[in-house]
Amino acid sequence: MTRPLSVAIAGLGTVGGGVLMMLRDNADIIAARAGRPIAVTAVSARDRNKDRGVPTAGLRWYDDPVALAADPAVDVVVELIGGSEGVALALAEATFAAGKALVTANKALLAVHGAALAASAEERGVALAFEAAVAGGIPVIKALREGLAGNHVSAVAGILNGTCNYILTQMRERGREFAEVLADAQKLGYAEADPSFDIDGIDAAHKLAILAALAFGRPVAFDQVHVEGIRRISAVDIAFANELGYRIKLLGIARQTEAGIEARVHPCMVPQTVPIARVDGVFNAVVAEGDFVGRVMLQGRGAGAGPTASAIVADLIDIARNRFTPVWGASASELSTAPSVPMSSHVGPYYMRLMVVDRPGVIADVTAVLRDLGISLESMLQRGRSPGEAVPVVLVTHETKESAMREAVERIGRLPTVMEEPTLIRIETE
Ligand SMILES: NC(=O)c1ccc[n+]([C@@H]2O[C@H](COP(=O)([O-])OP(=O)(O)OC[C@H]3O[C@@H](n4cnc5c(N)ncnc54)[C@H](O)[C@@H]3O)[C@@H](O)[C@H]2O)c1
Ligand SMILES: N[C@@H](CCO)C(=O)O
Ligand code: NA
Repeated sequence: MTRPLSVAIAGLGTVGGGVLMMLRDNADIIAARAGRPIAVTAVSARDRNKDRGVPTAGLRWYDDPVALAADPAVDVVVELIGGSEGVALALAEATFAAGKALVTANKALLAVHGAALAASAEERGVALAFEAAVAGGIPVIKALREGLAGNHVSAVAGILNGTCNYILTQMRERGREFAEVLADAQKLGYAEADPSFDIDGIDAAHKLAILAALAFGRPVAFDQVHVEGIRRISAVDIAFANELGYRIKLLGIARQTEAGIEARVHPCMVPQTVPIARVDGVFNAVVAEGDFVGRVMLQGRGAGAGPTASAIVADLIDIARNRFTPVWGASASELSTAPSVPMSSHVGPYYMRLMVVDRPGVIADVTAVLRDLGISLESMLQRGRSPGEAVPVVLVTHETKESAMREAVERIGRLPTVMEEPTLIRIETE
């Protein structure tokens, strides 16, 4: 057998520990599939003495993770520290400068610096592999980039954040409010170190930016993704969604339209009957639409030590076999330059929930705003009766342009009988 692939791991937390364990427990099958053993030889983390359930004695220890790149006995660096800046970025740059391959689970790094890092990897002819960065253990990078390579992909969408999906599922199943469920998700260890990355949609947007780049063959463009999180979803919206035949999901959606590429992360109402509506709890799912293949859906675990290690190890096996595709599927000169479409030109049906004072004439004021803006109503719901107090009223529109809907929210929010800023949830019918 050829000489082992020598791997350095930077970061021995949840994912790093999982990778060590998988490489140890499944060493035989991994060596067979890689054509040679894969051996971790050097590591770096903050706490040298922490018990990780896997021995690290005998591995070269570096206090400075960036120094791993220069270790002459290391072939591949695995970055499992996290963060788009600082040490993770410095390590990625040092790894390419040393002419070595990089494997990372760091979606923030790729979303923000992916275009430059990919160019740098390509220039040196080394791999930049990141299956773990999107939807953890689900092999979605490989599926989109290699499995669907012959298709024109028109859309890719998914449940890309397990924490949000867990929170929304718990809110629906238990009728609980957002803040209580978030505390549980943090205890379970699914939430990112900064929970706002999860609940404000940023983590999902990082992942969507990567998926959109792969689906449409263009450099990653995180700053073009429209992002909204789930903080404003309340138990009352979940109950109304149920009544209307929908589930509320935080989706990342990227679509090729005539005007360019639309990329957005926000809470959506999806019909209860579509498969993605039934992906619950911490599970992730990705749906892609190709011109020859039709619709493909992948579902599985997007986080956790085991699933994430599974993706990292698959990347290491590809590198051991010397199998690699250009980062965004085609070399830099072949990438698409399709423009991004701003969110203001999005068109679709909307759900708007108002808290209004329960007295005659209030709805007439609201519908006057909609009339003035040319917004057509499909239905309206009001539940409960408490004269003089705030009650929820839900309006569902026909296809409407986002810019008109935003204006409606502004104007309706200013009506003296409307007690709080209206909640807007886009309805996805496909
Ligand atoms: N946890 C998951 O389920 C999951 C899933 C997919 C992707 N990811 C990504 O994987 C990466 C790692 O996540 P994690 O959950 O394992 O994080 P973690 O916090 O559990 O581990 C981070 C590790 O990095 C080390 N570290 C931090 N700063 C360092 C420094 N300056 N020098 C050396 N070591 C340093 C810490 O000591 C720790 O060992 C992140 O990019 C994350 O977004 C995680
Ligand atoms: N915090 C992420 C997991 C890592 O990608 C999630 O909740 O899905
Ligand atoms: Na993946």
